[in-house]
Amino acid sequence: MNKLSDILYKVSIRQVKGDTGMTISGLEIDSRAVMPDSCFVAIRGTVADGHNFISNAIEKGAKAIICEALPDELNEKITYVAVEDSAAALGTMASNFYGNPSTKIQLVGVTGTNGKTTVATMLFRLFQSLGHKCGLISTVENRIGDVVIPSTHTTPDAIRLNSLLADMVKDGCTYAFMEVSSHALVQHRVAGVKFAGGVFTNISHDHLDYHKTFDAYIEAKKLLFDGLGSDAFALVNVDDKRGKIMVQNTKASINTYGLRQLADFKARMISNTLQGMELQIHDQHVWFKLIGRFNAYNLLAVYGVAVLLEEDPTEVLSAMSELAGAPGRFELVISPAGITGIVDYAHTPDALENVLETITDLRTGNEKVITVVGAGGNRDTTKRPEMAAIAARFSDKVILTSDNPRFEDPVEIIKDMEKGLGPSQLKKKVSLPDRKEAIRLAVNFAEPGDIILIAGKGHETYQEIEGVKHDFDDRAVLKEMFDIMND
Ligand SMILES: CC(=O)N[C@H]1[C@@H](OP(=O)(O)OP(=O)(O)OC[C@H]2O[C@@H](n3ccc(=O)[nH]c3=O)[C@H](O)[C@@H]2O)O[C@H](CO)[C@@H](O)[C@@H]1O[C@H](C)C(=O)N[C@@H](C)C(=O)N[C@H](CCC(=O)O)C(=O)O
Ligand SMILES: Nc1ncnc2c1ncn2[C@@H]1O[C@H](COP(=O)(O)OP(=O)(O)OP(=O)(O)O)[C@@H](O)[C@H]1O
Ligand SMILES: N[C@H](CCC[C@H](N)C(=O)O)C(=O)O
Ligand SMILES: [Mg+2]
Repeated sequence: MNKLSDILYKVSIRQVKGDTGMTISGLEIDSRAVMPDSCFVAIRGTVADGHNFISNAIEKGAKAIICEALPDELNEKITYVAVEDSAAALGTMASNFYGNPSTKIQLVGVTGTNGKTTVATMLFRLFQSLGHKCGLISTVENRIGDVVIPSTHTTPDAIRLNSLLADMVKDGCTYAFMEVSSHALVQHRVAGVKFAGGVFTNISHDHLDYHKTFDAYIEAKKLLFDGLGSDAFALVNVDDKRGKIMVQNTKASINTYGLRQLADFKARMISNTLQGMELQIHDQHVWFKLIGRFNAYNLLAVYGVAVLLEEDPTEVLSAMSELAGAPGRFELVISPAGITGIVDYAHTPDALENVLETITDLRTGNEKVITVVGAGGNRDTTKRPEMAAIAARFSDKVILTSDNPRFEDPVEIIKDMEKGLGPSQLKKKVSLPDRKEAIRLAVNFAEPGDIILIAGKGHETYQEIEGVKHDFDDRAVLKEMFDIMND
């Protein structure tokens, strides 16, 4: 139980009707999940308007309502508080409700189009291995020390986020690493959260269905840095041309990393193989288990954060050389016959290009590259032809298939992808909407030594078709096909 007036601390209030001295049992943004004596926060969403569900919330037992405009008819037993922006107010309220947990833990947020999960997961594993109890909030999973809590979003809503952070604090975590998506920044999911540091990995074409323009998408990512305090650090990839823009208005101390430009944390790639890579970081040569140039950036970001959090650089590099990548990110599945399978979460043109460039760099002879790729339904459609074109440019054979079709027709999604292919590229393309059959075909095409890339779903263990999540795991399907081939 918490006093409403305490929870409203630092919220900019326009109007109050009723008593704010009452205690409330919890906060809720979904009228369908309202518990007795709770406070319902009405948010204008992308599909619905929470203000239309205020009476439902009251029927389910809400005692207080936070909204942007008071309803025409007021219930005398209920306290109504009108605020400027309910979503922003929710962030502050959720932080207050859970005892401002982000002020009691060193929290680092990672934003960028690609690399968030990889960097956050590696930071979590690194700091655990250095002896700190840590929390992780990511696309793949949330963690409090060794306890795994399933994840539904890359960045959870403000209530879930603060509740998770409070559990981390209660369980003795001293550090937490989280992904901060552009959706979360725009929707104020991290409003009121105190970050010890923020990391920018890179920005490229994605989510334009939501943000509409690339400039708006850049502005969304920048919000993380605009919100950092003067005691925080910002760490940005200077090789990305938007790195500097991210920190234009930040109060935080600015730090940079990169492979090309002058940077505070700079590395040189010495070798890059299917077994791992060697980097020279300042004057130290270190071997890492991760593969590919883009992972050199991820490793540098992790190293930079650790040093900025005052860990010993030598100890950090030695622990980092033991670290594996995040699940479903360039995950290898090798067949008994010697075919290299790579399962990767590349679901944007930039990520796909990076992964395929890496594979091209790793080719040693005449081995073929066979790529199986689709694009998600009810998501940015402009990336579809681009992804097909990239797949065709770098591969000897391309199998266009379904990702998560959601509520779209898989055949239509594949048609959108095919639009990116020229006549010569069409010759190496096969379209097969059934993802399992597509993987089977790739394995049938492959000969020992060849490389099969299965892109787009990485760690996902389901395929979402018309609102139903069916069991599906690219890694398991690929293993199954390799085994069948070997029988
Ligand atoms: C497009 C989007 O981001 N939507 C998120 C948003 O929901 P919304 O604005 O669409 O909500 P809405 O359906 O319009 O409803 C508005 C309000 O009315 C309430 N409502 C609605 C119906 C009802 O009967 N009663 C009721 O109270 C809803 O609970 C909500 O508070 O706010 C919700 C609560 O925080 C999120 O769960 C929801 O995520 C949806 C499920 C989603 O798919 N989001 C994806 C796109 C997303 O957020 N992805 C990023 C990662 C992107 C990346 O790859 O980088 C992420 O952080 O996961
Ligand atoms: N630093 C990077 N630069 C470019 N591509 C990367 C980078 N790191 C990873 N990738 C590619 O992008 C894919 C997604 O990586 P990761 O899951 O770490 O990113 P993310 O930002 O968490 O993505 P999401 O927004 O979907 O959660 C990887 O599978 C890999 O192909
Ligand atoms: N966070 C991303 C993940 C996309 C993963 C891909 N497999 C797809 O389903 O499109 C999104 O929701 O857009
Ligand atoms: Mg992620």
